[in-house]
Amino acid sequence: MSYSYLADSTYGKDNVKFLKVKKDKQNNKFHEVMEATVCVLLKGDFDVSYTEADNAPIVPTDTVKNTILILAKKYDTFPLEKFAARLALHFTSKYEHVSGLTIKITQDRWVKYDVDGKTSQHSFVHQGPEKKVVFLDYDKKNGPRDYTLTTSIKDLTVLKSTNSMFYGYNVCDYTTLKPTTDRVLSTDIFATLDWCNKKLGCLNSVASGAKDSIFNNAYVNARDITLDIFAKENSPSVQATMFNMATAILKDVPQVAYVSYELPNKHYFLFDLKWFEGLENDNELFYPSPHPNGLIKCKVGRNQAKL
Ligand SMILES: O=c1[nH]c(=O)c2[nH]c(=O)[nH]c2[nH]1
Repeated sequence: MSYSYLADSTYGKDNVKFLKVKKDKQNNKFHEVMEATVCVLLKGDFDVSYTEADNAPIVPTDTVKNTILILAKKYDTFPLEKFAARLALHFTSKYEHVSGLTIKITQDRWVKYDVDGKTSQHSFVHQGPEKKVVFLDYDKKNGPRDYTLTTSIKDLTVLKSTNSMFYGYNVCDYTTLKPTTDRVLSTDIFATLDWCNKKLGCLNSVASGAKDSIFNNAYVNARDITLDIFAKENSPSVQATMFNMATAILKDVPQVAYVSYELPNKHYFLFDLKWFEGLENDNELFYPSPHPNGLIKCKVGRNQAKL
C-alpha cells in the first residue's frame, strides 16, 4: 500500500483574458464591450495523472484556454452568467471523464460616456476597480438542474460624509470607542446574489439566453438598491444597513435565494486639532486609516412564509 492518496484535485487555466466587442446588427458602429478574465478548473477522472504520472486523461490547460476563447468568439458572452453556463455544458459534454468544473469570470466595468451631449456609440470609460464576478460550480452527475451559480458586485467603493451613526454597542473595560451620531462611512461593496436553481431553471436554459433579462435586471437593480439605501438611510451600523440592502434585493429578485455582503468598514478618524489655537474640527478633516479595518459579513435568506 502506498503511503499517500489523492484526497482532492482540480486543474485548469486561470487569468484567460479577452475583450469582446458586440456590434449592433443594424448599426455596425454601435458597440458594447466586455473585458473578461476567466478561470476554468476541471474536476473528474484525472487521478492517475497525479498518482501514476499518466498524462493520458489530461485535457491540457492550453486546450482549456483555447476553448474559452473559441466559445467567446462563437457565442454571445453577454451576460456573463450565460457564457459561464455555456462553458460548463461544453466541457462536461465534450469530455466523458470531466465530471464537473468551477468557473469564475470577472468583468471590468466599461461604461459609455457622453460626447456633445449624446451617449457615445463606441467610446467607454473604465470605472475601476469595480467588477462584476460570476461563479459557477457544476457537477454533471445530477444533471443540469443541479448547479451553484452566484453573481457578485465587487469593489464598488462608496463613502458618505454624514448620515451614519454608531452608538449603543457593548461597553466594557476594553472599550475606547466613543459613540457617534455623525461619522464618515466608507466601504468597498462586495455583494453576492445566490441564484436559486429551482426557480431559475436548468443550465441549458441559462446557456440558451432565456434568462438573460433576469440576470441583467438583477445586476442593475442590486447595484441601484445598494447605492440607494447607502445614500438615503441614516445608518445605525454597517450590520443594519447591509441587512436592509439584502432584504430589498430579495424582494426585488424572486429567483435569488440568498444575498450576502462582505463590507470592510474603512475608517476615517477625525483629526483633533484643538492643540492648535483651540481649532474646532466639525467633521471636516479626517485621517483615512489604511488599517486595521472592520470587516462585516452577512448572508440573508427569505423567510419560508414569504416565498
Ligand atoms: O457599523 C459598525 N459596526 C461595528 O461592528 C463597529 N465596530 C466599530 O468599532 N465600529 C463599528 N461600526
